[in-house]
Amino acid sequence: MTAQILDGKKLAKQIRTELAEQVTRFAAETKVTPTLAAVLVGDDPASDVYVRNKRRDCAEVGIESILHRLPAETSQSELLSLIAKLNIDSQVHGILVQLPLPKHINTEQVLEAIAPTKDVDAFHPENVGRLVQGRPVFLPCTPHGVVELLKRNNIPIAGKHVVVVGRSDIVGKPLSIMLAQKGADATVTLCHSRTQNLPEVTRLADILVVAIGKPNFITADMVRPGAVVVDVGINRTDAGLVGDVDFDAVSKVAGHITPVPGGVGPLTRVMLLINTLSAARVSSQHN
Ligand SMILES: Nc1nc2c(c(=O)[nH]1)N[C@@H](CN(C=O)c1ccc(C(=O)N[C@@H](CCC(=O)O)C(=O)O)cc1)CN2
Repeated sequence: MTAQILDGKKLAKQIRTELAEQVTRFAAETKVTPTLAAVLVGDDPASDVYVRNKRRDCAEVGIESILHRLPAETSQSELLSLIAKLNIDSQVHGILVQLPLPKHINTEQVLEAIAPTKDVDAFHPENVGRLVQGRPVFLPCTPHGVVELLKRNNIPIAGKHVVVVGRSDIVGKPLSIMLAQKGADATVTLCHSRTQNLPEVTRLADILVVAIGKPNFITADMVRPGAVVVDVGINRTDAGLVGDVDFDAVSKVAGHITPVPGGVGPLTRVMLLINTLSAARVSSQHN
């Protein structure tokens, strides 16, 4: 068996085309250009690439983006005061603080300082709480990207057993919640570093989602033949960019598989655009 590739790059392009039309219509109706403020602290090369790509995506669909690049030595209070300014700036609809932040910065405090109505990453505790209660304003970008990738490829989720490997605040935890909600209706198992007999559990998955940041961790023997395998990992190795799944081996067993690069990553970026447009819509309804 050779798995069918779930092409995130192509799908992201298609969604950006749809979004560009929606942004044009919104701007014509409201005379407002949706605007994203991107905050980049320090000089992490990967973060630099991600923010550049996010800004390029914004430009492609007609969203304005403003970059606030701060030196690595920026203090907690300097960063908090920039966020406070962005919170009350009526020209800014979405605020993105690129992670990871330098070690001396308290990330939780920074994310909590972002106004929930401008929190286009959906990391603020209020937005996490809303997600858990099934009444989200914004959906977190990577989990939303995973769900959209499955839906738009006509992969059924309801009633399926989804095994999520990795319990991060950004991916594993929110994704498990989204998939178990009414409407998605999956049965979800959330695995982590202390899970016993992991291969036995992953082999039960109809859909296996992996987000642990360990290159080629998921091997062919951990996958049920015909399963859908979604690789959220992005690991920079001597052999280049690889996911958490041993792609060559697992694609011989799985029914569907996402590549790295070109799988979930491009959809993460597209979901940020969707949230920024949605933040601008909410703001224009209140003004
Ligand atoms: N504020 C945030 N910080 C971080 C997030 C996030 O969602 N919000 N997630 C990750 C990084 N990330 C988004 O910022 C991200 C990572 C990778 C990609 C992507 O498009 N990957 C490409 C490969 C790109 C490359 O060459 O490195 C792919 O998979 O095809 C998009 C977004 C941590 N920080």
